[in-house]
Amino acid sequence: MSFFSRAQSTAVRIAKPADEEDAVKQPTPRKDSVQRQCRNIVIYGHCRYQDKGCVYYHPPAEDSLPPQPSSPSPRVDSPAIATITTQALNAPVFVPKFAAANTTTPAESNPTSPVPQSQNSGSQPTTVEEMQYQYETQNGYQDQGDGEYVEGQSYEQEHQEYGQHDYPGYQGYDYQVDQAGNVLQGMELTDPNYYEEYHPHDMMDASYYNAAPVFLRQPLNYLLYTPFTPAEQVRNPQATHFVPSSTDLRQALQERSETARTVNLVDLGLPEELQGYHTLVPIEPVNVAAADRKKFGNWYSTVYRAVRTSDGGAHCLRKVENFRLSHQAAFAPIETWSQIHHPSIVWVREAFTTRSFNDNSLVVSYAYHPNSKTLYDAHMKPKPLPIPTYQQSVYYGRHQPRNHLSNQPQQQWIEERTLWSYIVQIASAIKAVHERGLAVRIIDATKIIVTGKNRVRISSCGIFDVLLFGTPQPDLATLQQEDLLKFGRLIFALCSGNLNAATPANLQKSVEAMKKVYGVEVQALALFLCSSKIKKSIDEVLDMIRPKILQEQDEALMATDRLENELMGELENARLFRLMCKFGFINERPEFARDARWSETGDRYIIKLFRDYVFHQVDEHGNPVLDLSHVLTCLNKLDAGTDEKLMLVARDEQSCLVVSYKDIKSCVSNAFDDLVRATTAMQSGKDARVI
Ligand SMILES: Nc1ncnc2c1ncn2[C@@H]1O[C@H](COP(=O)(O)OP(=O)(O)OP(=O)(O)O)[C@@H](O)[C@H]1O
Repeated sequence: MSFFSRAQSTAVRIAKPADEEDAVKQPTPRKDSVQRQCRNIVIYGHCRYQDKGCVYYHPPAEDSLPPQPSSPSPRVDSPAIATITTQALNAPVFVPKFAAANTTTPAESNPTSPVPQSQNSGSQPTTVEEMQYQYETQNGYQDQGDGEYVEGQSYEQEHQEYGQHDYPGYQGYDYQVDQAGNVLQGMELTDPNYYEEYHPHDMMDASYYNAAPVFLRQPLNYLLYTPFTPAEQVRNPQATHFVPSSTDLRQALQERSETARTVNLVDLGLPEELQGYHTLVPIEPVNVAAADRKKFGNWYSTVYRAVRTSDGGAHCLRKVENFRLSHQAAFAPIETWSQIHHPSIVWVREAFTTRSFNDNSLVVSYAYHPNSKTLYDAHMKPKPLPIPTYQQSVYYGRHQPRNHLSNQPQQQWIEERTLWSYIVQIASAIKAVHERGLAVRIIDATKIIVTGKNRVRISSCGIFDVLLFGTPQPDLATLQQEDLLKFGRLIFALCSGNLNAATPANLQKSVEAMKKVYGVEVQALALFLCSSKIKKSIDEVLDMIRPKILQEQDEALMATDRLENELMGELENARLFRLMCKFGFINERPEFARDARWSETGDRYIIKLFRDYVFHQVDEHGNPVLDLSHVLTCLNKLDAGTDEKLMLVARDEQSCLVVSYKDIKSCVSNAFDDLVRATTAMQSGKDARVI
């Protein structure tokens, strides 16, 4: 079998599988003990009892070196081994039930198929069991009927005899272990090309290329590996304007995922079910003193995250307290808003009224963007100074007044590049809304959220259309002019860090401050938008910022390339899952449950033992060990096919094998290829015989 032939194994004897057909292998009569070589000679090189009654054969001095066992398979330097084909070393013949009945493929018709077991009854063993059996029978072992092989004279008896010798270096020496190890080493193939010859392709490729001209896409293609995009083809592997570096991107996505799964630790008295939503979690602080609460127009509002029952997705619910719906038609604009899908507008989903909060509330549901911040929080909110270290405290305590350490409002300047990005995105959102015959109505630093690197979205759209329904309102053109005015005020606020920067009292000061930091285009745009005398349109605004729009488009396309590349890197995330699938396909197939050759021998037996090693470890008290890192480590090593060795122990703990991950990978490959060949043969209507 290929596995044993390649292993640099120190394996001990392999227990004969219980259900092996004993009838096939008739043990040779036990040799007479007088003719058998004394084990003292084998082990120690001499026998102290040679002339004192030891009944075993003692060869002359020149022959007394421990002989190589009469291996069923010649050593690597033997000419015979060079002629052993990979097929001959492969696992025993397996014929699937569905194919065995009506198909017989001659071995020569399929060069990859090993010779059937029945044809291997000659001197050349082809399976682990045959090799082991042949070796053991040649060395005088006989089957006791329970799967264990013992010598005519019990090992314990002989051990007692040898135990009289005091050789500390050989304490615990196991003759059988050593002999079996010799056999395995004798079967070792040292030809470096052997492995490649045997597996010219990757284990999945092998079945692909070996298969007859059948080009089925399933399931094989899903198991092929996807190559990485060469780095030189990726224009910008580092952070781009819209996409952070890979590490930061992963971190941000991880944090978003975590945030989206947070739950309330204390009972906040929120309704358990709310018109098809459940698991409400407030996104902003609740139980704030009434004096500290900011109003949303004339109303108080609270933002929650909730799970929608119909799709299981997280949504953002804005509840407006104490709102009494005057007419059902007030919800009509929400219908229009829900049809606007724009990258810079938080998607409006639906609106409803409820009494679940023990009042009359309006609730508008939006798409949820975890870990988003308002523009105000991100860029304008005064940030407290970092807490000084002890040394800093001492230094400042001596050299500067103590109030230096207090939280002073820190003016934050948005980078001009980022500012233009925000301007372009918001202008684009306004354009989309105005084109739909609506007005945004709320363009404010506290209602525009930053959802990613340099990405903003206008939130709370549609809500004023419902709240102000039925009240006297300006016409649409006026509302759209107000949008542009609010847009101008927002630019001033962002440039000066002051929400009231565009009020008549502050305007001159704000313009001066803006001049110092930002280019004239920003100033010209802001002043244009804030001038109430000129009738403006969003198209004029877009004309003014056309060069910046092109720059944004380039950045957006670059972001697409970057994200595609990131996605490419994630394609192989399913590596271990595919490996697990293969184990699932191979291990304990019910249709082969009675076929000992499938599950208890050859490659499949190794895979089964490896499965036990990975998943069924127990501690010294026999308790299951559920160590995910052990599982991941093992599977990764197996996937890579490392040369590292591990010891597999049979379930009866009577035998063990030392094998490398590379060997096990080859076993998995062989077993899986067998299944694939059977599958493709069956699907193509061809001969379905495998192996
Ligand atoms: N669609 C959304 N997805 C995720 N979080 C959101 C969404 N909309 C708003 N938020 C977040 O909810 C929180 C509260 O939003 P809100 O609009 O009330 O801002 P605010 O800072 O509380 O404003 P105000 O001070 O006017 O109340 C903010 O942190 C905001 O980032």
